[in-house]
Amino acid sequence: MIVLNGGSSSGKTSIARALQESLPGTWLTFGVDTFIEALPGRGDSLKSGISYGPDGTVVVTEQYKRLERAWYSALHTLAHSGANIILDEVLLSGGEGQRRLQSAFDGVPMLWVGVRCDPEVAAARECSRGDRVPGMARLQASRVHDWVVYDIEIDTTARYPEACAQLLADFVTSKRYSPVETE
Ligand SMILES: Nc1ncnc2c1ncn2[C@@H]1O[C@H](COP(=O)(O)OP(=O)(O)OP(=O)(O)O)[C@@H](O)[C@H]1O
Repeated sequence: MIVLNGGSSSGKTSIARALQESLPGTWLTFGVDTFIEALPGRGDSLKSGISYGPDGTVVVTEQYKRLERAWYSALHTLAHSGANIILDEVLLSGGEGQRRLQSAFDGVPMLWVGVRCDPEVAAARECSRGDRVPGMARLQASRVHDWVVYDIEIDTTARYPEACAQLLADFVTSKRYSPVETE
């Protein structure tokens, strides 16, 4: 399993999609967006358990956390059944979130990737995409990395997703790290 962690609009999903093309073998990609998409109102309903403050802060309910644990448990089964997974995450609580994921995916080899982007550049991307709460990109840019330990970090500020993915694919297929059997 490859975990991409970075703030909103840092470029994780774009890298995940490019990485699927660059890596040997077939990889599935899921992430917090996949989970939110499955919630009532695609996350835009009081019943979804996720809400956003005017400054881009994200608040989740206990019910959201319970469902998220169930979601990770399903992904754990998928990974254990032999699927190669790229997980696209925003660890709002930094290192604590990393420990939570490590325990949810106990026994699954994990490669941790920090996806960084200059906060101003991420904010500009956020503004032009228009489907995100303004402020999240700047707010999350550095704090999601607090106390997270990575195998490799990538800066997308001035690098296209395909180039980032190639760097990662080279790292994964090099002798330095092999999270799963590749074809
Ligand atoms: N390396 C890059 N260079 C320029 N633009 C990029 C780059 N990566 C992503 N973008 C653009 O930034 C926007 C957000 O990208 P993407 O969805 O990959 O980010 P994300 O980190 O997955 O965001 P979120 O966590 O909010 O889902 C998109 O419009 C995308 O085209």
